Amino acid sequence: MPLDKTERPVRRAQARRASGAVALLAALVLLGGFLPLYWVYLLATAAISALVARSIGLVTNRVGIITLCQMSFAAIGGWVVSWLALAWPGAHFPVLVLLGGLAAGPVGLVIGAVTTRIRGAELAVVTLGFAAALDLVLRQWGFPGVGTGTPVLPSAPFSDPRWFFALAWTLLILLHLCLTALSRTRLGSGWSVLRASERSAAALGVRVVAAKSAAFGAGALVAGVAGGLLAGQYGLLTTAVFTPLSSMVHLATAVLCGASVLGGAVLAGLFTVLVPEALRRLGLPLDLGNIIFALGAFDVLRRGNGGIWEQLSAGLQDRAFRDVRAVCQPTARSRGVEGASECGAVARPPSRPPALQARGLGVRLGGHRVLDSVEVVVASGEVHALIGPNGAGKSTFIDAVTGFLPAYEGTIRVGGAPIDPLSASARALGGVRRTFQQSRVNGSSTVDEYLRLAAGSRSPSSIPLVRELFGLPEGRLPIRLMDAGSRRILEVAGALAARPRLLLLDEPAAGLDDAVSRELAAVLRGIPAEFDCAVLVIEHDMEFVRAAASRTTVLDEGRIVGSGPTSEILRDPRVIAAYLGKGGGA
Ligand SMILES: Nc1ncnc2c1ncn2[C@@H]1O[C@H](COP(=O)(O)OP(=O)(O)OP(=O)(O)O)[C@@H](O)[C@H]1O
Repeated sequence: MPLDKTERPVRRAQARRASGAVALLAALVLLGGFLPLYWVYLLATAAISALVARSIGLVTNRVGIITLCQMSFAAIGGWVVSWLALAWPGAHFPVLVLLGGLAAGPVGLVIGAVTTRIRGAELAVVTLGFAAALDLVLRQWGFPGVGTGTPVLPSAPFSDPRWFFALAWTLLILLHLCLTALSRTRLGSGWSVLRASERSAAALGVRVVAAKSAAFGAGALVAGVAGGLLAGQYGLLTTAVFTPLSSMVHLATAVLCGASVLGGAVLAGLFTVLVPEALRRLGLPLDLGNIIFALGAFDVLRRGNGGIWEQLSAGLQDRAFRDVRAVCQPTARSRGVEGASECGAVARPPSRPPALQARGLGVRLGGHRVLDSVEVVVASGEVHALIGPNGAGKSTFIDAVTGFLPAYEGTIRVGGAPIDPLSASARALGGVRRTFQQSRVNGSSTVDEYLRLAAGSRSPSSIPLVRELFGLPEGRLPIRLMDAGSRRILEVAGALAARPRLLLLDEPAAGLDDAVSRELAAVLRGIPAEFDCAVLVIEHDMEFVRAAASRTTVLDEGRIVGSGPTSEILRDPRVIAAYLGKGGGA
């Protein structure tokens, strides 16, 4: 199948990265052939620690979940390899190690699935609880072979330390490539958005439970492989290697080094091994290393801009884009959409059901009635504005329609079909897309990565269309280099790239200068004709509303006070009293 223009540079970058990883591996294997055996042993341990760091880099650095049980997954891998080595003498060691990883993966999946409603510090405590419980169980059971003094003996040639070294680094690089490939799938590309905001992820159609569970599962598999390698390296395992405390030390090192990327994971592996080695040679207490890692990780978390390697690559990226345009310049003329219709309505067959129909919508939040028997109808092919003073309930209305409220009264139909039982991500996948008042796009993604995730696999062809319409900057630009207004426009472009049936925009023009705001209004007015999609837009700027919307509904204190053609509504004395009279920003 021919690749579209946005895919080609991505494939080229992937190929470059994969060949870089293979070249690194070849260099390491050569190095292992020449180094003294003591250093070969240390560097094999560094590769195993790098695997643990990479697994934490996925769950914590990438998805934003603090995990304190990664060494417990390693313990599961180590236990399974020790048991299999006894039960299946002569089995190929790499096969045993992979089986150790495959045993740990499902445990991670289950932990991810049962903890999806728990967040932040509470989730970290749950993972610590799991680590403590497994530690107790392992102390009781012990590792297979320890009782009888039968060590795990890796099969030839991996019984040779140099071959073992090569195996450890090969597995690190192969698993890194697998994680990179996984992060490009629909499931994995949601990981970085989850870190920025679960609400944004759900609004893009990311299935939050599945994405979080998959991250835990993949991380556990990688840590399980590390545990299996430790079984081969030590021969007999003890619980002291896998304590909750050692999970915390690995977490600190992974966060400090920026282990969401291979370079950061390798750095973390090297730190874990070389810092204690240096302290030992200097005659200093080994615990000093852990204190340094913990303080460094604390500083990284406090500043929130990534670990050492992540900052390094972000700095290089920012320098490369120093002179590149980083703002969005929507222009309706680019596709002639400004002439779609003076009033924004597109002629439709009369039989077509409304794009949105909210009947008797009531919402109570914190004991306060925020929406009361609200009725809103948005015809198909229409741009409809929802206006009202601050606190009128406009954003709450969008939250209800897009499935972001735990409960509401009344019914909501989209294209004539009720959507009330559907979750936020199911509504997004069904064609109901939204943007937020405060943009929560992940700044480390590039413009193209965000558009591909937002568009989904069903409509990648719409990406060039929205790119042109909204005047988006160069696709490889990291989003953190864009200002708040441009990020909001990018969110609108992403939502539209999914070719929704209904698009709900929460103050898309906030903070834009007048000229950009006017162009954006003209672009919105043309969306129904261009994309066969109805739009509901919240806005406080009445010039924008006049230019973009054919019909307008006014909310005040959770009740509808008027609805009709925009020009009439903005002249209605009741509306002027309820909204414009209160200094609503006309
Ligand atoms: N989680 C919540 N708990 C309690 N009250 C809430 C909650 N969320 C919103 N509210 C209240 O609901 C009311 C409506 O809020 P909403 O954000 O929908 O208004 P809005 O019309 O969008 O305002 P603005 O134009 O300022 O964005 C406000 O009084 C707000 O304080």
